[in-house]
Amino acid sequence: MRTPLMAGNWKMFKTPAETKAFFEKFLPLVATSTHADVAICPPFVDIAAAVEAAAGSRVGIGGQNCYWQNKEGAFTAEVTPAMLKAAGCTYVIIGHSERRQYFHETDETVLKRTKAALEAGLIPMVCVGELLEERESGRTNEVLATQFNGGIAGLTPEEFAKIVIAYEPVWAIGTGKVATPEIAQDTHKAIRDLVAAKFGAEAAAAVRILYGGSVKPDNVKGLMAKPDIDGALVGGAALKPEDFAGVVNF
Ligand SMILES: O=C[C@H](O)COP(=O)(O)O
Repeated sequence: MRTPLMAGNWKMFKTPAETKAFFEKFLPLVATSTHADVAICPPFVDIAAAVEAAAGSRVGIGGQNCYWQNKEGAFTAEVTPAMLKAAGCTYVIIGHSERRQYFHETDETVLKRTKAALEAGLIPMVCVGELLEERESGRTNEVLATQFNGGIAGLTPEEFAKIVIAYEPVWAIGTGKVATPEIAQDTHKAIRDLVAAKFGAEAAAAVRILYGGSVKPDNVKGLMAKPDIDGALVGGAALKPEDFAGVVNF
């Protein structure tokens, strides 16, 4: 039985003061529902405020990226997974499509970051997903296989057992165009099949695969009703306490 995970990705939004204000409203709204794990991934500068505000609650904090080694060094603006861990993080998002699209991250660097995050004891949420033109030309499964085989497939079975996969169709991110539960289910199943082929049936049955892309309180139930959807990676709706609580308490 896979415990759902509802993770909020704040992207480049909120200050430390706004982070504190968010948690003051959000925590009471999710205090009684325990059917899902909950995570918030704020910008790096808000992590300390988020960790402090979430202390003693069921909400884990995560980074939105990390560097691919834990050894400190002269890499301006980078943050090691070990630093995130020391700051109180439990999770880290890796390979988000915005990182791939605007900051040239590749499947190869996604793999390196994932390994470093695991080494530091973080739970990586590794993102995959196709562009609109790739879906429209019928290449979704091929693109996902390439991302999977070039990235996640390079983990050892022991490493793989500790990650979460996030499927985010790029055309559904921030557009209001959520994938239908049927489209999301088909694709999640295809990803689970890739996992089974590489790591075996047991690993495929155990791994959590989150859906991301315009998830809101009013569409989360339909998505979560599908057998291969194990939670959500939420952008816009995670910025408002009431909306994210609506997703968490689906
Ligand atoms: O990481 C989250 C996703 O990019 C989804 O963003 P969104 O919920 O604003 O579409």
